[in-house]
Amino acid sequence: MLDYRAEFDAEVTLDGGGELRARGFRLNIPHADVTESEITALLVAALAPQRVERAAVSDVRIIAEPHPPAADTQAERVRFVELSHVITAGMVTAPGLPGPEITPHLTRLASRGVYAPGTEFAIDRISMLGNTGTYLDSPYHRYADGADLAGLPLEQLAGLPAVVVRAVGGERGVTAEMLAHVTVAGRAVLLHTGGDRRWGTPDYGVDAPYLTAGAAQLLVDRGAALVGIDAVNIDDVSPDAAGERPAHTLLLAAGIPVVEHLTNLRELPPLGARFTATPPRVAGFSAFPVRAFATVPAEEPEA
Ligand SMILES: N[C@@H](CC(=O)c1ccccc1NC=O)C(=O)O
Repeated sequence: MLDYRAEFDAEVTLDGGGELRARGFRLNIPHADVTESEITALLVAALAPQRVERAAVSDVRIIAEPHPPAADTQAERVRFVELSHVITAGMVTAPGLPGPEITPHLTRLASRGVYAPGTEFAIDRISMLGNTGTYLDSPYHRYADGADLAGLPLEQLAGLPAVVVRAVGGERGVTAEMLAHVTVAGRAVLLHTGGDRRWGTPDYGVDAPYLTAGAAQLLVDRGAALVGIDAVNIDDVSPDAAGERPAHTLLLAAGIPVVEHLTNLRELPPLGARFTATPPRVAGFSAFPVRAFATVPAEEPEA
């Protein structure tokens, strides 16, 4: 099998003003006999969402290459990074709140009486707060008329381009100043505070890192898609905060889901990862554990 690419020069006038001139631009093409107008159409599509007023290509050269084996395709060249804590019976997510109870509904032993000889199952029951382990808060967590877990579209939860903000070892609060030069529009903004180092210890909830009200407002104003933190709460939960929750209040009012208790954010590059945290679609429910993870482009294999 051969793959075909076109290499060409191009002159493009954009709808909103401005011009692009390209030399040696390359595009994948469906077959070896594409016409210049087909290449022009492919170029216009590749430039979306920019709208093109006029485009012309010249000096077209067709390149044929052997089709790469399946394991080598773009889609497969990613590395997965685990960003969630393990949930175990009785564990403490937030000190002072009850941990999950995990019990059998049907044991393997008891199931032998239900199924054919040699066929057995375990059916398990869990009783827990929605805010257990690494979880996602829907707008409904804060607002009775906000989207609940069943109402969040996958576009807000899966495959989001991520930007990782390093805030390890400084002040507890992540401030608007620290985000001033970060491009957040349409991105999962992941706050790497190092708060997860104390996960599972009595100190996890004490003087923990958080997002300030000003920073939350900046993320709303600039259109962040989702906000995550590797700490006990996106808000300051110390006595100083007197029960106020400005980050939840602002982000969830804007329909921006919040993920708390992330871990392992140090493994992510500042840009280039894609973030996923999908809860089950429980109607009338506000928060639920997620398998939060990122995919990162894998390093090219050595030549
Ligand atoms: N978002 C609410 C509730 C909350 O954080 C929460 C509720 C139940 C169990 C654990 C919680 N927080 C941290 O794990 C708050 O900020 O207090």
